[in-house]
Amino acid sequence: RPWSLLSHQDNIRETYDYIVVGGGTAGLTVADRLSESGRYTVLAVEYGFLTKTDIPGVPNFPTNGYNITSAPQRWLNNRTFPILLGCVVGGSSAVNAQALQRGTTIDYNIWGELSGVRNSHWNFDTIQHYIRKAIQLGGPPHPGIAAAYNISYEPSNYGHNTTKHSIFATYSIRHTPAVIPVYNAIKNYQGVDVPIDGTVGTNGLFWIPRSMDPVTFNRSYSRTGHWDDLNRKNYHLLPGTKVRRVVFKGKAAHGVEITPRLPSVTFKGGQRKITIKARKEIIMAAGAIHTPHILQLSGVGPADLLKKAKIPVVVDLPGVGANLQDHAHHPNIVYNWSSPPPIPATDPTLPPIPPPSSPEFLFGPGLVLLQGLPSLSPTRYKSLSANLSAQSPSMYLPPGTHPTLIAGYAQQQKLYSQAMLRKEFSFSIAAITGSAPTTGPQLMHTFSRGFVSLNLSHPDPFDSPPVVDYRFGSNPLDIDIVVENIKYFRGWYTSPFSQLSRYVDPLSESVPGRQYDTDEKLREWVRNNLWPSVFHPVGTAAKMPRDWGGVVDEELRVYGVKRLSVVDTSVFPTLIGATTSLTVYAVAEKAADLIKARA
Ligand SMILES: Cc1cc2nc3c(=O)[nH]c(=O)nc-3n(C[C@H](O)[C@H](O)[C@H](O)COP(=O)(O)OP(=O)(O)OC[C@H]3O[C@@H](n4cnc5c(N)ncnc54)[C@H](O)[C@@H]3O)c2cc1C
Repeated sequence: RPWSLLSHQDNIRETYDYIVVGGGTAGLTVADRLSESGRYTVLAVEYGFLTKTDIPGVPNFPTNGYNITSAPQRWLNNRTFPILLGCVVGGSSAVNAQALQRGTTIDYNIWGELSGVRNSHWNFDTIQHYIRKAIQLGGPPHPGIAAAYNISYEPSNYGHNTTKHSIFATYSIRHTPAVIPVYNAIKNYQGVDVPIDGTVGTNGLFWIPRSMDPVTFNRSYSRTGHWDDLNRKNYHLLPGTKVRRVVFKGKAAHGVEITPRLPSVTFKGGQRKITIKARKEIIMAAGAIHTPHILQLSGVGPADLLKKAKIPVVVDLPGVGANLQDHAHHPNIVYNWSSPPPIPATDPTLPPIPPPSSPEFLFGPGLVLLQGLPSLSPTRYKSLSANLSAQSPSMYLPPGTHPTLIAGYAQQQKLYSQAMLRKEFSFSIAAITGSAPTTGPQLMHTFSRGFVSLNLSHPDPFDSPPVVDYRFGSNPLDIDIVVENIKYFRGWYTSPFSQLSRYVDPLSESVPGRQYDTDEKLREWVRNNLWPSVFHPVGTAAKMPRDWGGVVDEELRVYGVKRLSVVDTSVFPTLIGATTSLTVYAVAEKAADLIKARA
């Protein structure tokens, strides 16, 4: 093993310059950047083990994932849901579906507006800058496939560093001619734009790359990009180890208390728990579910909650664990072809379709459609926006919510009610395959706000996973918009204005089913079928002003304490209309620069 990979019996240093809590997507990125100059010593502590998950796909649950179940979801007929998160070196980047997408201009500019300062350095342009640092265009589309499938892309929105230590965006070489007629039909449907790709700040119909190695087509993730083969003297990784809490001296984060994951394992000298100190900073990168949980266990969180758990309060920060958001998903809408669209002959000069057992077979061509409300619901989007503007914020947050959180939510409602009027604020993403008339659009922005909290009903909150409550549907506008999405996609398949309807049997809808023929019936179907998460949790240690319920400032430092920062998806104040991994790599790159600048 590389000698910088520690076991519990090794000589772990007593003190490092930086300790990174969580060796996942953001954690390994930051640890790499802080250690690369050789000036600083860095320890990354990861609860998961070092298991290779390089073969693509969404592998290895539950082995490499957490076993957490959500609280019963009151507005979804009390159903509970599994919470999938990577629990392995590489974190969720080691188990995810590898879709690489970024948000639109408005997504990141909203983060700037939610900073409460003029000229925030959190905006679309800065995130684009850091995406170029974080993500290299490893494999552009094959020219023949690009021509046959109308795949265009903007190379200047990626980095072009070809060293092994990078995250690579690679286009699939698995092509399916059946998608071509579907693509051609959809691009002519009402409201559908066709931008060059999804990197330019707008949405529409385009092809996406995956985080894949351009040569082997294996998974490209934070472990391969930011850990493998670095073997730096000043960068230690300790897997299989839980950070129980951050330890404070006064208001300054001083160290972390850690314990081996396996009950039979001890540190040198037979101890089960030790504290490692940080000279400069402790950096939270345990993800949007565990970062707020560890902060709460450390005395950083809502004082009333901490007192109930008998945890001494270091700082009363009501926003820790609040503001939870995730993309939502429901079963595919399903029709049958009346007669499938004619499939064009395959150009014999294109690369052959890879064998099903190969990594490059796994992902199809990656065609997606992302759309805003004016396209999805041309007749209702203005009234939906007016409904949001008219809402009283406290009605949609848990009873007794702290006034700062209500103020922050009011700001989000104000910005969202304006953003909803814009086409490039995506409310749905649909993946398009062409093999059958079916699609499962995901909801990309939500108005409901959930929370992550200590489990007060467990005798020892340190030994229990957190309570995770998405509270999806607590703001009924979310369910209204899912219903609008379903109606839009029904039209996609069956409306006389849609070229797809020539091939689809309109009477064949089996999901949701033709009996769901009113908005009220569709709302009930959604309450019975929707999943409130596609494993993209964000927002639980939000970068917002403290008097808007924020947890970290513009430089990602936790309010009210010293030498403690957060760099993972917890800091996103609001969801982006895209999958989350590419953006968290960029946020981590920016965080590393901020941390180095104050070193
Ligand atoms: C099944 C699945 C599919 C997904 N598909 C996609 C996709 O196709 N495209 C996309 O862009 N995004 C996808 N995502 C989301 C994306 O991967 C995540 O948003 C992103 O990786 C989160 O990064 P993070 O650094 O915030 O957290 P993570 O990468 O989850 O890292 C957190 C790390 O902290 C560790 N940790 C937690 N608690 C402790 C503790 N107490 N002590 C020590 N270590 C701890 C965890 O084990 C983990 O390794 C998917 C996620 C999942 C789970």
